Amino acid sequence: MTVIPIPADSLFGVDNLPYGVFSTDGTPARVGVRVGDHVVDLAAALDDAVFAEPTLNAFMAEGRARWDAVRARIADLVTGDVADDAVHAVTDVTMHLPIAVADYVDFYASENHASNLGRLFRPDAEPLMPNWKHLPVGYHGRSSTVVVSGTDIVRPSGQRKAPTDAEPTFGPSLRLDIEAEMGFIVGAGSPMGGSIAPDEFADHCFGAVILNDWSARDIQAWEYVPLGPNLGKSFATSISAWVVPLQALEAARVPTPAQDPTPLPYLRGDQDWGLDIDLAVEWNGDTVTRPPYAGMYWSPAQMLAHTTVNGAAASTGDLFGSGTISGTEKNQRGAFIELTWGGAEPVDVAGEQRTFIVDGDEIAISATAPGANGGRIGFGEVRARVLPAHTD
Ligand SMILES: O=C(O)/C=C/C(=O)CC(=O)CC(=O)O
Ligand SMILES: [Ca+2]
Ligand SMILES: [Mg+2]
Repeated sequence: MTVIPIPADSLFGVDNLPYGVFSTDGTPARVGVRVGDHVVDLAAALDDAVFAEPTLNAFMAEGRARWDAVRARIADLVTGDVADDAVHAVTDVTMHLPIAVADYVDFYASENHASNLGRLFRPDAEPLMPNWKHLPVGYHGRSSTVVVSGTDIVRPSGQRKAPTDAEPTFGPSLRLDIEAEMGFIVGAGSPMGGSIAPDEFADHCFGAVILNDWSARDIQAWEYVPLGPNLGKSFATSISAWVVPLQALEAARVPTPAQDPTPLPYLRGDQDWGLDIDLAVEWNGDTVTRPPYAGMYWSPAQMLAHTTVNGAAASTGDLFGSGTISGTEKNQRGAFIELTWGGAEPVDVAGEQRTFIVDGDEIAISATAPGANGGRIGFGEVRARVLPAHTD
């Protein structure tokens, strides 16, 4: 038997207990929970087949009462003796995509980001579109190209046409960018014809991850009118390996900014809280920006309510992105197109001047939040290296 050491300043104390899917050499992928610098094999420790699954979906589908019961049981378990063969050093495991992603929707919930992108993409129009303060604007993304942290990203090729070009050309994106976001995962769904009111959010949302919505700005700028982003973002979306349960984020709840005009009733509820999550973006090891989630205009509960108000089903494994997180300050902008103002203001990255991403660059987004025990809890990171475009 083993007592798992939990350093006092660990971001993975008993107030966190994030779930992930891991394997060790030659063994099947299964569900684990992170405690300090260790991973506890839940299939072995709890002797429950739902954790022998290669994704969290079966467990997530069981619903809030089971999530609460299992979390309480894990907290008991890991503060006592755990069977040796159920405990692995985090450095000895391979992490896998934690969920089978059902639908993926990405929102646009940061007023700072939406205003900045409006200025950059539509310099002759008002920065915010007239609908922006009335509904959480979003677009449907591509669930089959959601990948876990550590997966290399191949630079996409596509059509692009600068305003000064006479005709579009085809080739590798010249303006490859990131978007630092949080992703929220639906555990218990709702049927077609139903809807999820803001106050029902916690019965449906299982937890949160860090999300990088890779964006090819040149492909996007040419294709997106009037239907929104398609190939400029569908080539890859990265998420972190650890899913922080919604219960662990209770200490991080903060009011959302005042919403003016008052949203329609279906977007109002007592659970319209935001979350005090601090992100940090490393570019080749240099921290270049620190986006604060706390200032996001639209709450996660409002985004899920909006997604389902028309009777669209919600499914176990649905992923919805918050949208790029940008604060009011330049060093809080969550995308490089904003940080470098469309490439006009390069930033120093490990001694080199950068605007957009160069092949071989490595991007890592990390995040922490206040935990229930007075310290902080961590989401880990979403990290990836960018490889050159395919040439064939
Ligand atoms: O304003 C635009 O035309 C484009 C905005 C984005 O590319 C951002 C997007 O994907 C939504 C977000 O992350 O906030
Ligand atoms: Ca996005
Ligand atoms: Mg802690």
